[in-house]
Amino acid sequence: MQTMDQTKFDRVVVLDFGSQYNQLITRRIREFGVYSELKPHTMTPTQIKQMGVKAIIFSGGPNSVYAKDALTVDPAIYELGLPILGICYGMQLMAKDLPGGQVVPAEDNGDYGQSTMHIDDQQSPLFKGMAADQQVLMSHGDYVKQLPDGFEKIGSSANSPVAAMQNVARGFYGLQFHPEVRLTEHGNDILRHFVFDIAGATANWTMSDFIDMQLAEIKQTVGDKKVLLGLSGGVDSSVVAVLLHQAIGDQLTAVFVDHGLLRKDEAQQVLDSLQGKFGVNIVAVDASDRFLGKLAGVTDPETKRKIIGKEFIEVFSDEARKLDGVDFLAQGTLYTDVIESGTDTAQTIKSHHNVGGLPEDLHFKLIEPLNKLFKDEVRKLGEELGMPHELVWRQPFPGPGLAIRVLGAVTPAKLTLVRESDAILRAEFAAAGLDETVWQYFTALPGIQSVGVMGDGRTYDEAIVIRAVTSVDGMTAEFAEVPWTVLGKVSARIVNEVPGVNRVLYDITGKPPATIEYE
Ligand SMILES: Nc1ncnc2c1ncn2[C@@H]1O[C@H](COP(=O)(O)OP(=O)(O)OP(=O)(O)O)[C@@H](O)[C@H]1O
Ligand SMILES: O=c1[nH]c(=O)c2[nH+]cn([C@@H]3O[C@H](COP(=O)(O)O)[C@@H](O)[C@H]3O)c2[nH]1
Ligand SMILES: NC(=O)CC[C@H](N)C(=O)O
Ligand SMILES: [Mg+2]
Repeated sequence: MQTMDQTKFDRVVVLDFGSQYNQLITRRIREFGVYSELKPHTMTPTQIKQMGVKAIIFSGGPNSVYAKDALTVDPAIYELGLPILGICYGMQLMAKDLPGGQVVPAEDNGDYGQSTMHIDDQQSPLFKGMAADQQVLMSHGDYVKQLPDGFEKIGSSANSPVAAMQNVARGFYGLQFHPEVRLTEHGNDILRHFVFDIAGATANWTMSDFIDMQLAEIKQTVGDKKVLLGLSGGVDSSVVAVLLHQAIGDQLTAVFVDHGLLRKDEAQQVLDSLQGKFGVNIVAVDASDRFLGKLAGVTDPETKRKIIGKEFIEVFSDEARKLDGVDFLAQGTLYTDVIESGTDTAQTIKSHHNVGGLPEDLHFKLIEPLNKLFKDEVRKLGEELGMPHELVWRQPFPGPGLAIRVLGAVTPAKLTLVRESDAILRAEFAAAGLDETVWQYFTALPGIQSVGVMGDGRTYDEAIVIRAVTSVDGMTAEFAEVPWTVLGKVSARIVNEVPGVNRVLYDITGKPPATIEYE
């Protein structure tokens, strides 16, 4: 049976074969105004039919289609009469599944990186209106050697004889490259052609539909139980607070934890700005001693993150006991937190405290309405919910706080150096208007001591590093080109006003290869 939401707007389902980029596919399609969701490759044809989708996309994936445990689809999916776009592994899977097709490993090294695709058929519905050559991102070791029956080759590149293929009559298309990444020059146009021209979808989905879906789902999941929300004052958890309050009213209690790792005056500012707003009941907990005690002497970054994740849960559990009947813990987890913490197929980059840092025996059921979204989508959602501009555009601040900006062991004295220098940086960036354009900026203590000369005397003190980046969603970032005059002023103030610091550095690495934070 279809619910109202399922028929109210068009949708495209992306079946997940484990690519790092698979959520990007859904996100690009949502940007077109068409709802898109990532689903397991094990979805049955009946389930797909019930979802009322306009088209199916098979994502890329790390396996070879001929590997023993290769991920597959129910072949009846090909008989649904729906258009299918296979991307990379997805195209190879189609070639293997459909009669006549053949996939083989590349004789040499495969094809990784940007390359030029030549369009063989400029009349193809996927490529219409495009120049004959374009840059695409390839990332594969296997290739399609034989086209399946009824298919024709529509694109090729030096290392990929079949860079694209189609069977127009059946609405089946395959791309060996990744249209969802920016490194593919016209990737967005190709996806648009598939979604609108080939699948005939209409752009009839907006963030307000997402809100309706989430409200309905939250009500159904929670019933008459209570929910405790970890509220940090950041945009993600504040958006969740507003959503939950709309869905379940007083069954929600928000807990703000001061773990002793917050920025200067942050605890007070968060409470001033959120207490009494949005109708949400907020409990503030001072847990500084607990967190700092557990972190004492710990130097390994991942161990620090796990300790913090576990301690958060202990604090939430203590608060839940006082309330009685709390079954659910809500968090403002984003897709970035999930993928970086590692999944069944993606490697762990760092354990975000709210995902990879959670203890194994979690006694709560989780509610994470934003865990498929990226930061910029959450900001759109916040605006749609009518939340204040300053809150929606507040720069991100990681849950583990200053603990991951003091490299190695955390001590109150080191926290003071970061806290004071960060307050100076933020004041000067705001004065220069940079807080509106730089995505995230902060100081960190790398733990480098060096020689200086101050007032004719020798010093042997700490260095402070300034990190300032531009980004859209935190998945990738570039160092910000901040005017030297601003950096000079920040440096002079830090060295003069923060005792124990005699040197200030500016970080000029992007992500990748670095990450935004230091641990
Ligand atoms: N000090 C805190 N007290 C309670 N919960 C917290 C705290 N810090 C983080 N959390 C929880 O962890 C989640 C993830 O933190 P994260 O910093 O990614 O999100 P945020 O603080 O809501 O938004 P932002 O990324 O803009 O800072 C939060 O959404 C919140 O649920
Ligand atoms: O809530 C969070 N819990 C964490 O454990 C965490 N680690 C990093 N971040 C934030 O995520 C974004 C990407 O950070 P990285 O490039 O350092 O991975 C940046 O905006 C970081 O500030 C975190 N947020
Ligand atoms: N990125 C992909 O989907 C790669 C598909 C397959 N693992 C190959 O190497 O060819
Ligand atoms: Mg935060």
